[in-house]
Order: sequence, then structure tokens, then C-alpha cells
Amino acid sequence: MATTVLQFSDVSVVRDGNTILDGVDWTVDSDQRWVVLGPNGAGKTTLLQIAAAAMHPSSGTAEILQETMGKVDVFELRPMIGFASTAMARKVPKNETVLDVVLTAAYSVTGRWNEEYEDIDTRRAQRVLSEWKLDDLADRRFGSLSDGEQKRVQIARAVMTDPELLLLDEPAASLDLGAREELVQLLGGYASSPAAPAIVMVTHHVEEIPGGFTHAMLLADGKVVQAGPLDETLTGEHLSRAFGMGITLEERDGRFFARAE
Ligand SMILES: Nc1ncnc2c1ncn2[C@@H]1O[C@H](COP(=O)(O)OP(=O)(O)OP(=O)(O)O)[C@@H](O)[C@H]1O
Repeated sequence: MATTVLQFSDVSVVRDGNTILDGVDWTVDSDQRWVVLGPNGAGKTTLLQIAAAAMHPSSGTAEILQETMGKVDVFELRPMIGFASTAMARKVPKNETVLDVVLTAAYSVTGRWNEEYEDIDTRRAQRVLSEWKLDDLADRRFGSLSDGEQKRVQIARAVMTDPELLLLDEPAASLDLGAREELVQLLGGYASSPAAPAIVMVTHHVEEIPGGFTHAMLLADGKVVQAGPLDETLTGEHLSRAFGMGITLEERDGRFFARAE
């Protein structure tokens, strides 16, 4: 049975007098995979930061995995949340091997130090590497990988701990067409599995929405423009409102394509 993994009630974030998120109400269940879209500066990354228990709302309540932010030790919560972002990738030592980048997730650290790894962790890391088509790269240095390979390693690291909630901040940003399509396919396969956790993915492009995604939130100026099941939410009309320009949306074989009217 599905459980609620995120419950935001009237969440606002104010920084330096700027309202970055403004009265966001949002519920994410364990069997849902969400895409969050919106113009630059809409507040998407800030929304993910709260979902990751990395930031507190200025007002309102954020319940994450049924614990209320402000009333829970975030260090207990964070191991249950997988988070892949460019900011996380920057913390990974460039000379770390791919296997170690993924393996160290089991201990919530970046950079291998003196941890003793159990065989079971190593076996799981190898299985995760295989799922994300990285088995041939296990011994390569993270810094020597292509952008596309590095993105897959970030996601493999994020799923290594078998999280209850997976957060992806622009996983396909900066990828070439081939690498993007490979990632979208892998993500689609992962998202379609009933065993996958709840997923929230921030992206700038509807073309990057993988199959298996069920819900969408459109955010603009810190406010929810529209949110709900993907087929009802992702429409030309709603995208036009979120981006402040006429946008035509096409759907083909479960993938989306958008252009200005
Ligand atoms: N600590 C801060 N202090 C002041 N303003 C901030 C702070 N953090 C973010 N902002 C501002 O809040 C707004 C939302 O930022 P956020 O990164 O969440 O948006 P975004 O939708 O992810 O944007 P993008 O698509 O460009 O990545 C931006 O205008 C940003 O400059």
C-alpha cells in the first residue's frame, strides 16, 4: 500500500527578503514519480533542498517520510533519501574510483577514508553499477569520466542505500543527445519498476521526462502553477502559464516535445 513520503503544507522560504517559495502545498506518495518544471529561478532547487531535509522552510510545515522538519534529527532522515545533483558531484574527489564513489554512499560520506566495507555492500554496489550500465567503469577515476557517465554514477550513488525517496536535480543537464537518451531510458526503466522508491526529478526540458513518471508540478515565482497527475498537469495551456509564453506540447509514445507557439 502506498504511503505518504512528502507532505508540504503552506511551505514558504524567504532569503534576504526574497520569497523563494510561496505557500507550497504538495503531497508525494511512495508509488508516485514526480517531475518538477518551471522557469529559471522558480524555486525548483529550493523545493528539492527542503525535500532532502537539507533546508528548513521559513514558515509552513514539511513532513518528510512522515517526520516533521524541525522535530526530527535530520541525520537520521538523510540516509533514507537519495539525492543526485551537480552540487553533490562537486564534493566527490576526482581521483576516487567509480566503485568507491558508489560504495561510500553506504556510509553517507564522500571520499573513501578508513571505513571497513562489508562484502554485502560491495556486492550491492556492483549490482547497482550494473543496473546503471557502469560495470565496465568500476575501476575508473570519477574525474576521468564523461559528463553522461558521471551523471549515471551520481544516480547509482543515490540509489545505493535503497532510499525511500530519490531526488534528482537536472540529471540530464549538459548531456549530448545520445547520453541524454541513454539516461532517459535507464531512468524510465528504473521509474517503471514497482520496487522503485518515490522519485522527484527537477528538469528544464519536457523532452527529458522518462517513461514511468506519473505526476508533475509546474512552479513559477515560488508558487505552484499546477500540480497533479502528469496527463492532466502537463499541457500546453499550463506550460504557457508557467513560462509566461505560448507553448505547444506534443506527446508521442510516452515522451513529450515542447515549442513556442
Ligand atoms: N540563499 C539565497 N539568498 C537569496 N536568494 C536566493 C538564495 N538561494 C536562492 N535564491 C534565489 O531564489 C530563487 C530560486 O532559486 P532556485 O535555485 O531554487 O531556483 P530554480 O528554479 O532551481 O532555478 P534554476 O532553474 O535557474 O536552477 C532564485 O532567484 C535565486 O537567486
